[in-house]
Amino acid sequence: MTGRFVVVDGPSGVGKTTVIALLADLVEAEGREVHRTKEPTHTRLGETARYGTDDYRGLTLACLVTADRYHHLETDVRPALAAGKVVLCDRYLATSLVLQRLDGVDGDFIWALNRYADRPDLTIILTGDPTRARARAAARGIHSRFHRGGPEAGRRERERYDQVAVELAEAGFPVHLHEVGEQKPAEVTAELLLRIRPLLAGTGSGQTPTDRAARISES
Ligand SMILES: Nc1ncnc2c1ncn2[C@@H]1O[C@H](COP(=O)(O)OP(=O)(O)OP(=O)(O)O)[C@@H](O)[C@H]1O
Ligand SMILES: Cc1cn([C@H]2C[C@H](O)[C@@H](COP(=O)(O)O)O2)c(=O)[nH]c1=O
Repeated sequence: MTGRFVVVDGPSGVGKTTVIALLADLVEAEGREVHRTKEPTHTRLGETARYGTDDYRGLTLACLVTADRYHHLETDVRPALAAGKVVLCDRYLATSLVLQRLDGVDGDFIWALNRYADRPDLTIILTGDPTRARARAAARGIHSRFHRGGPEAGRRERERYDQVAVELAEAGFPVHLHEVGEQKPAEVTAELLLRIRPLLAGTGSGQTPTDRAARISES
């Protein structure tokens, strides 16, 4: 059985890491082996990107996070998919399309850099109240220039993710946009499982970049 590549993306503090941990348990309970991972990775290259946003900006940071992405795909994601695992990845291309643009990099360049990056079977974009998300990210600790700024920065970030959901769907990526609202993590996860289940059963298509219709769903 081939693996499935599922990405959870969205603004800082919206709950990506929390939801991935819960989803991993639910997917394993469905009988599939799960591989949890995140970008930037925990390699030297990834940590340079994660903790280096005050030193590296614009084109340089765009190249750093994409180099980390290719290394991640080659050494971690593709082997896990080849072993039949369900890969749950915290942040991926949507983050680049939002944050690198906020950093002044144009979209065409970001797409060109990511030309050889794999298309996930499903990109889930979590959105939620920006004030709450920013407050949670601040409470957990700020390690990136992109986490700074109050509700206004959070609103801009959220708007960009909403736009990127459409952009990815137009590029043929299967995208699911989920508004967290007042939901508890377990409620979010239960709804997301309904979107992932068809992929697990093999009734959803695996990753084939050319044969997918563009689509976006919401809950
Ligand atoms: N739906 C929710 N309701 C209330 N609190 C939540 C919810 N989801 C996550 N949290 C809490 O918010 C904080 C941030 O969550 P989490 O680390 O999962 O966010 P994240 O999107 O992965 O953030 P980042 O991208 O900045 O790493 C955590 O303390 C988590 O317990
Ligand atoms: C994947 C990706 C990441 N970044 C930057 C933005 C932040 O500094 C970190 C992510 O922080 P987290 O809260 O620890 O998840 O990485 C980026 O600029 N572009 C990307 O594509």
